[in-house]
Amino acid sequence: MSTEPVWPEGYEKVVFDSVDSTNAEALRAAPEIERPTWFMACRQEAGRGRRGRDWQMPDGNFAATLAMRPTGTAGWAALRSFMAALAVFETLALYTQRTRLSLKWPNDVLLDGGKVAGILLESASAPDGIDWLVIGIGVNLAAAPEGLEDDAFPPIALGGDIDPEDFLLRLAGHYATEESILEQLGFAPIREKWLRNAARLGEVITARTGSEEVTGIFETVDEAGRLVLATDHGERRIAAADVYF
Ligand SMILES: O=C(O)CCCC[C@@H]1SC[C@@H]2NC(=O)N[C@@H]21
Repeated sequence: MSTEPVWPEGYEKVVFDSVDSTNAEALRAAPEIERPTWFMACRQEAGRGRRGRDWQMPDGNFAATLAMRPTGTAGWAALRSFMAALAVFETLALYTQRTRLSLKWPNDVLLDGGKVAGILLESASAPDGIDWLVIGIGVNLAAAPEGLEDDAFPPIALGGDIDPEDFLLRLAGHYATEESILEQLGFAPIREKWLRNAARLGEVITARTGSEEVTGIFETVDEAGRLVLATDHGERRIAAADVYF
């Protein structure tokens, strides 16, 4: 790698040997933080995933959570899941070929079609928006966890003996760039970049919400981050679901 990355201005970081979950740690610390802060851990004893699932973290993998106090509505804050996915995508692209990587709505990063990274946003609401937001990111740098129930996108590891702190340095830089883009230009360029790297755009996919399964052509992601599917019964815009190919 030619240029040495520098830690982004305005961000803090704290690195732990071991925690229950970096999201849990970030949630505990969030009320006290004065600047956006990354909480990284070399081990997690109780990592958590989306929809109440566990997140397994074999040794050498990456786990970190960014805690921040964003302004704006809850919907606007949630767009950061796309920014986090893009930052992970760009960071992984420093270590492997971009063509091996793709993005799965809303915020998974795939490597050769397997899940290499997962992102979990949690927040606390305030009367006029949200009080704080934490963005938890897990990346299978060294090893893919075994024995998961959901094997539609089998976990896959990047490999290559990458230092998680080095990964954080690069990831934090890419994430800070996405924040500047959101602040200066809004969500449109982020959405476009996300769509350029999306898996299965224009193809038939299935979205499983808590209550139904919707199959249709993956048309786009709208300005609110919703998945837009063209189904036999018309267009559907879906705010939250798990997607299957
Ligand atoms: O289910 C998913 O895809 C989301 C997984 C998110 C895992 C990361 S690891 C760092 C942070 N701490 C947690 O407990 N979870 C997130």
